[in-house]
Amino acid sequence: MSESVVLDNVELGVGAKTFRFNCAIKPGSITAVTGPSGSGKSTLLNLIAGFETADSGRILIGGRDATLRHPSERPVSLVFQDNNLFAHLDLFTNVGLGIHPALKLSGEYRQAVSDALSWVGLDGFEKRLPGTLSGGERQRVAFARALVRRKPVLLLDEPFAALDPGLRQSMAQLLLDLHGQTGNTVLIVTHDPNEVRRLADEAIFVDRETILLHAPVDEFVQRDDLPSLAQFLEG
Ligand SMILES: Nc1ncnc2c1ncn2[C@@H]1O[C@H](COP(=O)(O)OP(=O)(O)OP(=O)(O)O)[C@@H](O)[C@H]1O
Repeated sequence: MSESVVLDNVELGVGAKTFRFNCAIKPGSITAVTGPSGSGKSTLLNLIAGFETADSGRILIGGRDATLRHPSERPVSLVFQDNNLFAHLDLFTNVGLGIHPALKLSGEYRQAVSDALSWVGLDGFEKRLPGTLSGGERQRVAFARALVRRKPVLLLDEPFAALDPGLRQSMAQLLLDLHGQTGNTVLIVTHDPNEVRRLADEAIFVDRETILLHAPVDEFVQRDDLPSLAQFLEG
């Protein structure tokens, strides 16, 4: 279940800024998206997910033109920085919404929801409300909701930023295990050079509204000709 993602001369103007993106993400790869704050990393993911619409250029997912498709029609799941759970709904329902917005959940889907909660270490949390969880636990629920969707492309926008280092590592391992099973195409925004090294096959460096470098991780971490990248790699 993996698909390529291609941004072909994509341009998007917001306020005084114009984002320009060209890239081809390999099907089944994990690509880290890094770069300074405000450079355009979330915007890149939002364009792929369809929460921003390009002014020009094309977005191809699995070879099909998705440029004008509604987010719900794209084979993509996005986990945001702030996890966007519905405060008045219990965790079972929050995760189930990833599968079926109308909540007509079959036995098989119910099992999938419980399995996803268990995957992220929240067994038996089905009836809890988001307000009763820690920030890190809420982020794990958001991750579970993305898992049950089983979409070929998984977009993660700093999914582990709020977690302590130990939990961060175990969630990163969880992502690798999941990827080993599904082989889906993953883009993950991270500010952590170690996470890039540990998780990714390839890495993208976004700087000032465009992609400055897209390279295999081995090459990426050795480049010393781009001052803003060198600064990032030094941590
Ligand atoms: N809809 C919008 N209207 C106005 N400005 C926007 C909009 N979307 C993004 N921007 C601006 O574009 C820039 C890039 O935003 P983006 O969220 O993509 O950055 P980022 O690289 O993800 O940053 P961070 O690491 O801080 O999350 C920021 O300066 C942001 O304020």
